Amino acid sequence: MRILQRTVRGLITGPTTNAFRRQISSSTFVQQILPRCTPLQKSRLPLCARPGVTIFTRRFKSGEDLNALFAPVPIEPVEKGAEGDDVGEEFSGKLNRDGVLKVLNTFYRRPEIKRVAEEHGLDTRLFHQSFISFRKYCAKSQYFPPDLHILLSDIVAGAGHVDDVFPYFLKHAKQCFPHLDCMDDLRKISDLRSPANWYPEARKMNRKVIFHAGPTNSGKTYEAMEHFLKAKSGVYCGPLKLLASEVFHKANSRGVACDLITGEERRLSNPEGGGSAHVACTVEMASTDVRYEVGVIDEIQMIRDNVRGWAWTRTVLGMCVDELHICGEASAIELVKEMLLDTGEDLEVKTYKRLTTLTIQDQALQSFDNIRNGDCVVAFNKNDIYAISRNVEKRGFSCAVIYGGLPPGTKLAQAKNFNDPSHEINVLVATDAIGMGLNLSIKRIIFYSLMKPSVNEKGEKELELLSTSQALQIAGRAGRFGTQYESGEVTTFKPEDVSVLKDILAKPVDPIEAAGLHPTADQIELFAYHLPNATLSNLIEIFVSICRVDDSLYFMCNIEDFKFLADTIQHVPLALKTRYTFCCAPISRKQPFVCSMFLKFARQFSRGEALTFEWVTSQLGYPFTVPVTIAELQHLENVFDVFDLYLWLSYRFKDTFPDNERMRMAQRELDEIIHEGVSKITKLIQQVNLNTSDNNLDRLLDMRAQERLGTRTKSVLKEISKVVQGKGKPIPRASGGDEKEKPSPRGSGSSTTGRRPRGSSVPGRK
Ligand SMILES: Nc1ncnc2c1ncn2[C@@H]1O[C@H](COP(=O)(O)OP(=O)(O)OP(=O)(O)O)[C@@H](O)[C@H]1O
Ligand SMILES: [Mg+2]
Repeated sequence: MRILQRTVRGLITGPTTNAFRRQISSSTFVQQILPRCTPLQKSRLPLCARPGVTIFTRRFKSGEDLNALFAPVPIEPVEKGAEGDDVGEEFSGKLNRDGVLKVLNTFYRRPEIKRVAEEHGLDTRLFHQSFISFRKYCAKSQYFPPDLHILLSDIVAGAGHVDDVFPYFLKHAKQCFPHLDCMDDLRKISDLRSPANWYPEARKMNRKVIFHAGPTNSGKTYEAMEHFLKAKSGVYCGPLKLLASEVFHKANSRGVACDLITGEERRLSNPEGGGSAHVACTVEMASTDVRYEVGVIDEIQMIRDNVRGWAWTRTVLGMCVDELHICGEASAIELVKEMLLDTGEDLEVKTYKRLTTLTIQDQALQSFDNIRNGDCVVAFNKNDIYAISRNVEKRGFSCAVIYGGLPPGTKLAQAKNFNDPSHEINVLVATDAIGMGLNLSIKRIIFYSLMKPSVNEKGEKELELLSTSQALQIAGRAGRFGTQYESGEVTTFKPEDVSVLKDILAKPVDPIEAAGLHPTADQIELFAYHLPNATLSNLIEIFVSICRVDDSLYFMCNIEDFKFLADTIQHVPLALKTRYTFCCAPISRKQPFVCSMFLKFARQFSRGEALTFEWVTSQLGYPFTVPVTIAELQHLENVFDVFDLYLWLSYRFKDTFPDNERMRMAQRELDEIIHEGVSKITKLIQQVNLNTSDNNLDRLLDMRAQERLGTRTKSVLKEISKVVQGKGKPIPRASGGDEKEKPSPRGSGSSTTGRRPRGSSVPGRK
C-alpha cells in the first residue's frame, strides 16, 4: 500500500513517476493505481502508461517455444576401454542389451518420470529428445560407468527399480541441453532493463540536454550546428553518410577543423596531423568513450526504427558531452524525457516553426502533361521510377533520378544538376530516399502513390499507407528555405489520393513509444561460453527470446539480416568475435550478389589469405563500363555495395583487407560510371527489351499506369480509407519491386571486438 501511495504521489511530482511505476507489476498498476488517478495525474503519466495504452506488453516466449530454440548436442557412444577397465562387467557380467532397451522403454512411459523431468526443466520435446539420445547411447556404447552398468544389470534381472535410472538420464539430458544448467546465468546476462547504466562515463557527467523540435525545414539542425561550430570540440551524429559529409564540408569551410567517420570511411581534416576536435559521423559510429563539449544527434525520430533504432538510443544515453543537442520530430520528446529520468538529466525543449509555407493542392496531377519545372514525383519502387522518368521525358523535360540504391556521389550529382537552374534537368523523379539528407530545390512534391512497400516481422512484403511522419518528411522537401522557391506545394498523381493525403497530413504524428536496443558483442560472447555448441544465429535467437527489456521504454531491434549473414557463413571456420564482426557488415539479405561476395570474403579470410585489390576486382569484372541496360545498372549498384563491404571490413581487419585506398579509388570511378548510366536512364529503359517496339513499350508502361488507376487500385483505395479510419490492416504485397535504403554502416570499430566500444550494440543500418 505504501508503494501505491508513493506511486500516486510520484505521479504528481513528475520526474519520479517512471521509477515508481517500475516497482510495481502491470496488473497492480492498471487495476489499482490508474483508477485512483485524477485527470491531471493521468496526463502526467508516461505515454506508455496512459489509460488505453497497454503497458508491459512484451510477450516472452513460453517455456516450450523457448526450448524449441535449443538443438541437442550429439553425444557419442563410448568405445570399450575409453575410460579404463570395465569394472561394471567384472562385477555383474555382460549386459543384456535387449533387456536394457526394454527397461528404458518402461522408464520413458512412466508418468512419474515425465513429471520429475518437467520439474528439472525438461518439457515434452526436451524429454523426448533426451530420451532418444540416452537410449542410443545405451544401445551403442561398449562401455558404461560401473554404477550405471551394475544398476542396469540389476533392473534387467528384476533386482532394481526402473526409476533409479533417472539421475543418469538427467545427467545425460544436461549434456544434450547444457542450457538446463545455466538458464539463470543466461537470463542475468541478457537483462537489458537498465541501458542507462551501460555508460558509466556519461553517467559521471550531468549533461545539459536540449531538444530542438519542429517540422521539416524549420532550422532545427541549423541551430544545433551553430552550437557545434562554436564549441571547442564537438560531435555530429547523422542518419546518413551524405548528412555527415555535408557537416564535415560545412565545418571545414567555416574554418572549424572537422573529421569524417563513417563505417566505410575515415577522413581527417588534416591528413598530416592527428584527429580534429570536431567529428561528423554516422550515428552508429559515434564514440561513447571520447569526451566532447557539444554533441548533436540529428533525426531523433529514427530511434523508433526497427533495425537502426538502437544506435540513437546508444547516443542519447551514452555520449560523453557537456551539452547534447537532439534534433527532430516533437513525437520523440516524451520518450527522450522518460529515458533521461534514468540518467537524472533534465530536458530543455525548443520548438521551431516551418521557415516557408507548404500548401496542399486540391488538384491532383492526373497526367504527366501537367508536369512543370521544379516538380519532384515520388514513387516507392524502381520500376515506377523508370516508367515515370520515361513518361516525363516524353513530354520534353529532362529528369534527375534518385533512389536509395544509388551511390552517394551519384545522388549528389543528380541533386546538383536538378538544383542548378541553368542545367537542362528540371524535374526530379525519386523515392523517399530524398526524405533525409539532400538539399533540393523543389517547388512541388507529387506523390505517385501513397502506398509504400515494407517488410513485416515475418519477413513478408506488405504495402502500407504512408504514415503521417513519413508523408510530412517527404512533403516537407518542397519549398526548402534558401532555395529559389519561397514556398512549397504538395499533391498526388491520382485524384482519389488527394483527400487521403490531406487526411494523412492533418493527423497528429503518433508519439514514439519505445526506443530500439540490441545485444552487445560481449553479451553474445558470454552466451557462447555457456552454450558452446550453439551457432551464432542460434545464440542471437536465444538471446532475443530470453532477454528482459523495460517495455515501457525500449524494444529489441530486428536481427533478421544479422541472423541471415550468420547462417551464410556458419560453415566457415572463424573465431566467434570475427564471425560476429563479419555479421555486423552493412549488407542486406535482399542482395544475393553482395551476400555471395560476403561468403567469399569470409572463406578467404578463414584461409588466412589477404584479400588484395587484384583478387577482389577479378571477382567483380573490373574495369567497369557504362551500363547499357537496366540490369547492368543494377548489377553495378550491387558491385558498389561490395566495395562498401570491403571498405567496412578493411577498418576492422586491416591486415587481411590491405588495399583500402585502391579500392576506394576504384569505387569512386564506379560511382561516376553509375552516374553516367543513370543520366541516360530513359535510354536504358529502351534496352529492357530490344524486341519491344517503342509503341509497345509505351503501351506496357501505360498499362502499368492504368493498373495503378484501375481495379487493383480501387481495392487498395478501399483499404486506404479503412486504414485512415484506423480499421484496416496493411495490405499484403503480391510481388516485388520494392526498394530499400542501402544498409547502414554498423557499429564502431574501436573496441576489442574490432568494431564497437563498450556498451555499444550489434547492427544497424543507414
Ligand atoms: N537562421 C538561419 N539562417 C540562415 N539559414 C538558415 C537558418 N535556419 C535555417 N536555415 C537554412 O534553412 C534550411 C533548413 O534548415 P534546417 O536544415 O536546419 O532545417 P531542419 O528543421 O533541420 O529540417 P529537416 O527536418 O528537414 O532536417 C537549411 O538550408 C538551413 O541552412
Ligand atoms: Mg535537420
